[in-house]
Amino acid sequence: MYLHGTSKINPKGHLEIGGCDTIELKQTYGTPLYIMDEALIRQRCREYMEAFRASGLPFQVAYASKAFCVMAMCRLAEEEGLSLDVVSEGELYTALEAGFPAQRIHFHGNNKTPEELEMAIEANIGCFVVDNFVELAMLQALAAEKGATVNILLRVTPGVEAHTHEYISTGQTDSKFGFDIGNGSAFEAVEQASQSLNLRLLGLHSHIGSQIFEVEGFQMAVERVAAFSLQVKEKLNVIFKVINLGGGFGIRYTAEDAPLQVSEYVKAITDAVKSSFAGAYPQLPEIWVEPGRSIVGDAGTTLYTVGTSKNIPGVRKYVAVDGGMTDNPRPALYESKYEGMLANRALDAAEETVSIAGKCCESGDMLIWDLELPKVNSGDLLAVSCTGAYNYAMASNYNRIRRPAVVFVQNGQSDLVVKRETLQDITACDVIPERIAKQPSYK
Ligand SMILES: Cc1ncc(COP(=O)(O)O)c(C=O)c1O
Ligand SMILES: N[C@@H](CCCC[NH3+])C(=O)O
Repeated sequence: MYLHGTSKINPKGHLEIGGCDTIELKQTYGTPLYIMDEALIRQRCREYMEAFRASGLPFQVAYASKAFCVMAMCRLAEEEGLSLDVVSEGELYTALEAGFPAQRIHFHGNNKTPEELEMAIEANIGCFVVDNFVELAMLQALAAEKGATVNILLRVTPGVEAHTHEYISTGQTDSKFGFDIGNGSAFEAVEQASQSLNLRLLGLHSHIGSQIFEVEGFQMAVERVAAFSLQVKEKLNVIFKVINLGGGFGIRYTAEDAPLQVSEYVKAITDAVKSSFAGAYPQLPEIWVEPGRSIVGDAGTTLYTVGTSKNIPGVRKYVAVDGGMTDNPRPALYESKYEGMLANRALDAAEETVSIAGKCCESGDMLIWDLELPKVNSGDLLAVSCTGAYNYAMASNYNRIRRPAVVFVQNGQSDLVVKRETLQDITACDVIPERIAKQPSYK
């Protein structure tokens, strides 16, 4: 397993993260446990901030909280000077409860409810990323009703659909997100928005996908957004102050992944903005980005305890851990690959190839196929790296399995940031209707 950030093998042969021995973390918090390397999260935040400062352009780096949204993470993003992207009342509530400055919050989503829009207007957030005509009209009406004027960006689909290893320059009309540039709806949206009295149109937003390794897709998106911006300037005399280029910067999960440095992504984008807008715009627009995965992904490690195993001679050996698709649905959803190691016997030589299964009643509940490990025993500790993004965030209670705790580790100190769910939490929202509760078998 590749050792990210502060992860290392200590002299006892144990995996150590943030100066904390994972054996001790298991004793204190139990497993499964999400361990977040705080220094690495901060380092990633700083890499973004420094790369943008170096570009000389005005900017905002908004952490895409969907990747991992808990109050401690909101605080950390705030401390590092980032803004915050939220996509639901739940994420907005988390941010506000954590004391995140509302003016640095951007609200995304393709189906924000009237209640969500009202909550965000009342909180006086910094910007709404408007996705469609229904929302545009609704936001104008709600803002007018409250006597507010709100900042907006229009989400556009620039006709660049980026995949991990390829991009296709067409087909974006068929996307649930945003106003299409190609079919004229983006232009119409700019016209409408710029005439809406309670909306202050700051600019455009474009997000081309996630876990992207090549810069060409981002550059192409900048070029198309710039060409559209120039068209808008000529025809409507509207000049955008802000161009938001979304997130999507890829990270290393396994040796198959070859991400660029944060500084390389940022340079490619800012250079593209400089060359695409130069001359045509009175001053270069402010550039916003929304990285999620690349801020928290490689800072996360999940620690499991090995339970049962099943050997099928000549076929494979399954080794089951005390978590699985409930704490990491990505292998089941996307066939994502992960690396793992025995955290309690990190120096032992590999002896067998095993496949790591979860504990759910699903054949697809597999975390890692064909992992080389020392001879595995019940009670061993398995660490899976790079689980910081879209793991806790997408965790579920399937099979009524409790969601794990999350700890931040740094400088030899561990701090709980999310408590492990209790059995009482599992039934907390259940209600037994009176007529059923009356039946004699009920306690
Ligand atoms: C609009 C928007 N912004 C930002 C992100 C964050 O993307 P990532 O975690 O790949 O950086 C996403 C998710 O893909 C998104 O949909
Ligand atoms: N949840 C996805 C990424 C979606 C990003 C949000 N638009 C993942 O785990 O990779």
